[in-house]
Amino acid sequence: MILEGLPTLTKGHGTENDFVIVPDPDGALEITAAQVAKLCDRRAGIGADGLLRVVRTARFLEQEQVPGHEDQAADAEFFMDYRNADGSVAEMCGNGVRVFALYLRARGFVGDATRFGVATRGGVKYVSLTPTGPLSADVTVDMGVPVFPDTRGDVTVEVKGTPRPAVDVDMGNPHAVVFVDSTDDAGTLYESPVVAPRGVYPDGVNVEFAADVAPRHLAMRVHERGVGETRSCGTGACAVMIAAARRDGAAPGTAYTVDVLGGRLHFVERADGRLEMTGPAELVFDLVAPETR
Ligand SMILES: N[C@@H](CCC[C@H](N)C(=O)O)C(=O)O
Repeated sequence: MILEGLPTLTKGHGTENDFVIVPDPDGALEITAAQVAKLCDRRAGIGADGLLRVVRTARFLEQEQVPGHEDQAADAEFFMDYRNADGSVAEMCGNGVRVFALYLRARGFVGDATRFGVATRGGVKYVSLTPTGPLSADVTVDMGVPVFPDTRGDVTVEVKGTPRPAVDVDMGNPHAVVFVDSTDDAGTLYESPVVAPRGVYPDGVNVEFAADVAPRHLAMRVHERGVGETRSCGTGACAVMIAAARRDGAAPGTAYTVDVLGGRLHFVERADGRLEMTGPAELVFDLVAPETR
């Protein structure tokens, strides 16, 4: 049984990017990639785009190295151990951080704090929560400074069979953003989009198809590494926003809105180059293992 040996799990989502949340403050669980894939399976499991394990940062860092981010325990008591639905590990998850923060607050892990740090493989992310209900909140996250790596040369993504130039953005995890006339141009997204040159992202990439809706307002669809098409991707929406802001020559402080299939996210690039993302988070149900007797 997939829940055997696991604590009470919770299902949550942020703009319909959905997660299974596993509380493991003392780092006692070893959750394999196969278990993650089973839990996230929408027919044979609970169903989710990813899994968020809640573990004390100090404990996590005893168990796993996070190069470049070894000193997070002082700024964030809890670490978001994020896994994609196929069991693979990713550096960051923007929607996941909002849901994780809400979970910490709703389950008493951070007392009544509304501003705190969350440790991730992509560094500490600072969050600010505004409750909108007992199990929901709007959450603003300091997503850090987006990076345009400039090391991959000219990247293209195929749109309706034709390679189109893409913008390479690193939000802790990799993104290729391609501008299209309509998000319908992305097609069915049953398969991974064709990205070139072949092998340019040796660890895979998230691909965003972004279309203008109005000035400083875009819509996007995304094919996520390790998942497939999802209804939202927070880091992907950050990548779309910053690619559009650079294209538009927007001054810092300019607000952007990005519509995803599952809702709406809001962005501002601060004067220091850090990106703030605001969006909803909601916890929807708990799961306990059924009695076997
Ligand atoms: N949905 C997430 C991104 C999750 C990780 C991604 N699939 C990857 O492998 O990099 C988000 O909201 O940012």
